[in-house]
Amino acid sequence: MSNKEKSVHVGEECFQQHGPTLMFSNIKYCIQERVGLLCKKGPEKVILKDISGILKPGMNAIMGPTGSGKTSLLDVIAGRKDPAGLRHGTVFVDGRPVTNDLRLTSAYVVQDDVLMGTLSVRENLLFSANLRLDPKNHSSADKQSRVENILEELGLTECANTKIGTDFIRGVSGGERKRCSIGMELITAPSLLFLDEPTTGLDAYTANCIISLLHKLSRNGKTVIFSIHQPRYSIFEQFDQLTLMHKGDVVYAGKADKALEYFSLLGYQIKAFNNPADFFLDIINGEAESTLELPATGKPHETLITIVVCVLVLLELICATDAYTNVTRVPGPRRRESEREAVLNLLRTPQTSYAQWALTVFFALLVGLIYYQIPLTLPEGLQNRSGAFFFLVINVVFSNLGAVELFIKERSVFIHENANGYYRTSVYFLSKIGADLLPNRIVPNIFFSAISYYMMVLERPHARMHKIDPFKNQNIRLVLCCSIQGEMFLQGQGIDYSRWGFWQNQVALIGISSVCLVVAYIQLRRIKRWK
Ligand SMILES: Nc1ncnc2c1ncn2[C@@H]1O[C@H](COP(=O)(O)OP(=O)(O)OP(=O)(O)O)[C@@H](O)[C@H]1O
Repeated sequence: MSNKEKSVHVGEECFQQHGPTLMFSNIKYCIQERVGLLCKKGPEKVILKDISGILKPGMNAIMGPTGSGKTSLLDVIAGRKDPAGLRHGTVFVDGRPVTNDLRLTSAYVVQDDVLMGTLSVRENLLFSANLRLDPKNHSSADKQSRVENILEELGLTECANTKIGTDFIRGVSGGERKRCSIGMELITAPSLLFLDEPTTGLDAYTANCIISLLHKLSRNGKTVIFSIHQPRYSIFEQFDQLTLMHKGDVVYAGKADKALEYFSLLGYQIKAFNNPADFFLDIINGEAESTLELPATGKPHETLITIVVCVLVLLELICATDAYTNVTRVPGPRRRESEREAVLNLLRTPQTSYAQWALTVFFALLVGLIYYQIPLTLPEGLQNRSGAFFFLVINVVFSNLGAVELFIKERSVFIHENANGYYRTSVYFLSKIGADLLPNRIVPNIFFSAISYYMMVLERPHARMHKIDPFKNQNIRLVLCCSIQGEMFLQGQGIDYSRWGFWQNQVALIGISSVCLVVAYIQLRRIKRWK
């Protein structure tokens, strides 16, 4: 029976693809530690020690104590770990060595959910659909129906219109948030799903719901691979394959329901009513007693696994099946669509803009009141103007300091979405700049300047001289007087008040801004996408 025939049809296109089999063989992964203030190269730390294994369609759990290398293994298999650290080893998908494409053909749900807090659950899913589904093959109605199907499948219909939540808005619950993160990845109908500790931070019931959901997906043919820390029994019994890790080594790799039998052969007996998952961790941590000892290598199945890997690879090469093509290819990012959506969504963070606008108006009124209708008499006319200009310039500088953290705040979102093929770096950069520049930088400054300008009556002298108003004669005289003094004052300060003197500042400002933007873009491109 072919893979396609094996796929289970449940009425949803997103759950039809049959998952691939993954094999990893002799993976050795090291990290270069940095020491001292100058970050000199320290000793190399081996975090995965020549490990091998097979992960099949179904529920594949990677379990182990903290720091055992679960996430590292998951990342290496999923192609998310910096390849510079990979000393040797290969990952095969349906018998073929993986390429960079795996990142785009599979789904990866990170531990800390990266969702847009100001958008609702439905809007987040639609965002993913619009950015990741090729408009040539998927109409708007198609995308919409796919989103509705996923909402229903993940039990999110009731909270579909609830916002995810931010620091300011109370949003959906932790479980709903996690399910939404999974839904974001299911949009592309991937047959291979990676999840990094999907139950961390959730209560026992919600954790069970998430695992049951993954179990349901796996029963529809998907290969679900996830790292997990210490599951309760009702969760453990849903695992098909278990990879037990300890200090970068694989202690057990095989069927989850055969693990107890395996350890009992090694002399470990589980006590009545004990949770097998806890029992395995006790063994790994040396807290369980055995009449025998664990194999010295700690990798009881390694030889067998290596043989199976080699046989499967050979079989694949001989048969040259097209199984790998069953992994759904996520289309590449489409610039125009991405740009439109990114701008739209970035503009939908009104809370920060509202707060900024309100503050701007408040400070404009404050400065305007302090320097209300600056007199044209000397010396207070001159002194007040100097003070007012100082306030205006300082406000513009400080109100724009927020731009510094523009890309820092969303670093993890950008890395996740960029790595998953939502959009290109240039699209994100231009959208972010465009969406931030107008509502958060230009508009507030126009408001600020306009309000304070008219409250202070900083009108240019010649503008008033145009007015044919006999009652303003006195003012004109004072304006002229002040204007002459003003020029003298500027001369005294060494400020060039000629036309070019004015424009050279604008040119310098544009130059500095352009250089900063180019540097920011280069830095954004240089951000490590690897973990
Ligand atoms: N980029 C890195 N830099 C430094 N150390 C790292 C890096 N990646 C992994 N490690 C180290 O490798 C070891 C395994 O880390 P990993 O995150 O894979 O463990 P884990 O089993 O997933 O742990 P946890 O359950 O706490 O998330 C740890 O000792 C960790 O400190």
